[in-house]
Amino acid sequence: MTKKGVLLVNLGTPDSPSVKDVRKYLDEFLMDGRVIDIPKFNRALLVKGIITTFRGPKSAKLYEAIWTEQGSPLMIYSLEQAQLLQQSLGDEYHVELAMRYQSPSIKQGLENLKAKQVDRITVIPLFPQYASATTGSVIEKVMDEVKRWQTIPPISFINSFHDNDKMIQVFAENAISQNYKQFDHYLFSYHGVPERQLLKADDTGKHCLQRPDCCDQLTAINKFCYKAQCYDTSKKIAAYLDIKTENYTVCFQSRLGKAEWAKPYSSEVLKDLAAKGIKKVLVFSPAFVADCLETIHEIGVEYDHDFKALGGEKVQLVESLNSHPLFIEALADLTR
Ligand SMILES: C=CC1=C(C)c2cc3[nH]c(cc4nc(cc5[nH]c(cc1n2)c(C)c5CCC(=O)O)C(CCC(=O)O)=C4C)c(C)c3C=C
Ligand SMILES: [Fe+2]
Ligand SMILES: [Fe+2]
Repeated sequence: MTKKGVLLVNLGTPDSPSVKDVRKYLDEFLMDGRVIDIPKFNRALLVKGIITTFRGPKSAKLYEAIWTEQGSPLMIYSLEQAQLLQQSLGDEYHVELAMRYQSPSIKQGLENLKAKQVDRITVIPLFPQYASATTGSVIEKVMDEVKRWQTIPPISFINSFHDNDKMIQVFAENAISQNYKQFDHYLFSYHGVPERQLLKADDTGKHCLQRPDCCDQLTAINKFCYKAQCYDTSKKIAAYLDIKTENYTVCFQSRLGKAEWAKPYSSEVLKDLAAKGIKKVLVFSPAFVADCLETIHEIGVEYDHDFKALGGEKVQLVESLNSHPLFIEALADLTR
């Protein structure tokens, strides 16, 4: 029986939390021209001269704090997702997991699918909202690999799944399990991107960042805009849980460097909420399909610590999609 191939691709994580491995990871990740989109010479100066030197040891400490006996949480959940998807799809399919950076590589994943003689390949970048730095980069890398093949099979790419009903339901159900009604305010905190990248993605040149609320509605003009897709995901989760507009804020975290990134910044929103006397904040992080450094540590540890220092009581993270059976169904639906 011929099989259909599926390549699940997440971002990647260091091989270990050692400074050496974290530097190697940061170097490959941040030298990607879709992640730090400045001329290559300047990017090399910035990444090799400053970021990996100074950020390497700092990031290594953070990774050390979240590392488990089985390894990095992002890797553990990604392997589980691939294994469960394989079970769900059955023998008709062959599922491979790859990481955009470090291992297992996209090249190896594609070679494995080729060795299985699959008659078509579906690539699912594991990022619900499209960004050039993530989904765009995965698509580019896959095309770059297969361009060397003599026979290129039919390949399809999932470009985004920001509005996938099952994905929305898992975030909402996880919040219900965490007794979400006890919280005073809700954040939808997405990984940020530089504003420069939002502007570059606006083909009209007349829409994004022209007004503060430019992308809070998803329309024909901004349908591929990362920020617009983030607002759309948030609205759908809030609607499922009946959270009123005034009780939630969409915001952006994990800024790197001095440039302007997508706003408002999550850390600033938390300061404002503390100043208003808000005590308990529940944080959804729907840019990620699995808990990782940016959810477990940045939200669950750092934001919680900083918010308490400002007089708040707690910041709590809603568990990510991880290996939830409904998310595996969502991946199976996307494949089919
Ligand atoms: C939603 C997906 C992501 C986008 C968009 C994104 C953009 C982006 N990220 C950086 C810099 C860093 N990101 C780091 C970690 C990290 N980023 C994502 C996802 C997106 N990044 C994930 C899933 C992770 C966690 C990986 C893990 O191992 O758990 C890091 C490293 C950690 C740290 O030092 O904070 C950096 C650096 C840039 C510049 C960028 C630009 C568009
Ligand atoms: Fe990132
Ligand atoms: Fe936009």
